[in-house]
Amino acid sequence: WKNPHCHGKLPPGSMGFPLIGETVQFFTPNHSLYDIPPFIRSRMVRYGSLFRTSLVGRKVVVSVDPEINHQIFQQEGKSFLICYTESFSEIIGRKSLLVYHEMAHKYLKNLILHLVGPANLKAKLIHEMDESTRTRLHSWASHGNIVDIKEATSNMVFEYFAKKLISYDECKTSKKLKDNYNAFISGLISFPINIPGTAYHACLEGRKNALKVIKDTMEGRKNCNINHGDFLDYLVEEVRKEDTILSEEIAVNMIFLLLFAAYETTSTAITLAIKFISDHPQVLIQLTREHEGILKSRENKNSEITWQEYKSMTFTHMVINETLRLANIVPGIFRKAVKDVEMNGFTIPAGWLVMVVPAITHLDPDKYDDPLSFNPWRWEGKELHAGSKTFMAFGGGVRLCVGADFAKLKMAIFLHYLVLNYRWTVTKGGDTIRMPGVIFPNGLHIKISEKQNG
Ligand code: HEM
Repeated sequence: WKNPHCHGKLPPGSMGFPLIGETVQFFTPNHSLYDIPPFIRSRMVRYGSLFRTSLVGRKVVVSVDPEINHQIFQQEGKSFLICYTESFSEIIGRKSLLVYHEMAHKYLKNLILHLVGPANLKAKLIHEMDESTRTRLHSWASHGNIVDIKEATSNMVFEYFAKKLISYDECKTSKKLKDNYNAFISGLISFPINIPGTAYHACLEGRKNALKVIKDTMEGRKNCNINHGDFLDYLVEEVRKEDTILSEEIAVNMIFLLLFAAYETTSTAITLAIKFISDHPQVLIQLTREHEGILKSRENKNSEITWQEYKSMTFTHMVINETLRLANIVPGIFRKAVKDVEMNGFTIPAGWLVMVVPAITHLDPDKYDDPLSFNPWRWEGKELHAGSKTFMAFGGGVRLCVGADFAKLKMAIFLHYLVLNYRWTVTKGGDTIRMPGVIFPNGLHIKISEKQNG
């Protein structure tokens, strides 16, 4: 156990206890949002930028070297694959986008871009997001004024996106899709022990129930000629074509994956942006100035945000990038080595997992001056719209997040109306725990009211 078989030289490190490995240490909650997880930091100091460990029953090499991370992303489909473990395939689905590579992956990703790519964002979603964001903010400010923004934004993104995907309306059904997703997410990184009572079992049950809702909706659509205008309609049409690899099963799994990938990430990002802005009044002043400037240039003050206006929100984009840099919402990006791979004089054996840790790069003082401070101005004049060796919030290479533009547009629209029309103060919560994903144990409660002359 301690010295696993390898044809070359394994990276240094400890495999921990048999089976359990170092899982307990890895999941030990960390109360500092900003710092590098102690599990990683202590091993970096001891072993260097590439070390071995064992997590949830899997042999893992952790990489905290930006050059190696870049190579790992670039070798997707050649030396490394995103589909990493049997239990993960079971969780995420054997027909998920994540298990497809090369041409099939490209084709499926293009289908998703039909919904969340720049063309549809510009033509359609920007208008819908504008309206739904205004309505939400207005209702929060008029219903007793105190809102747990983590829960509220989570519901906001979930409900909006579930509607876009399958015209699902949580209020009109007893199926409780969101509860099933929450169970699914909670057990996503857990020991693969499938017996009632375990997080893994709850995760699989959540997935099964959520898939059933999506499948039933698809069944109902197949013989129906009504146009719902959602993504499912588009996929049903695509499945009917003769020259497609898209089956009903792949389509159902795609919808399942999209909702999962979109709502916790985006709502956590919005919540953290509000937390950071609340803690940094100078940022709020400059943000407000930017959005007041946009409003001043509008002929009709009540008209919605245009694509040009969105593109002109430079400081807002800086705030978004800075939030995502510090938030490290996806704490680890996993790949599986499909063959023995040589890296920095070490061998990563075939079958092992590699974990890329974006936080190391995002909090590296050589890459970001005074890295633990929230400073949107550091992005001045820098590239704001792509993944790079030093900015991996949305991953990198061919697996770069397909929803990045959607998430950023949603955040920008939200910040626009929030700073222009509302005042808020944090009344409770805001503390965070990394498990290693970010959790708000007490939410983030704000007292929100409409500006009098807003
Ligand atoms: C702030 C919000 C978000 C963050 C931080 C985020 C982060 C990421 C990261 C780091 C990856 C790469 C994972 C890997 O390489 O293993 C990824 C992939 C992905 N994301 Fe996002 N994401 C966000 C929002 C969204 C949204 C809104 C959607 C859907 C509309 C989405 C859909 C996806 C999908 C489908 C993939 C897999 C892409 C592929 O395999 O080619 N994400 N995301």
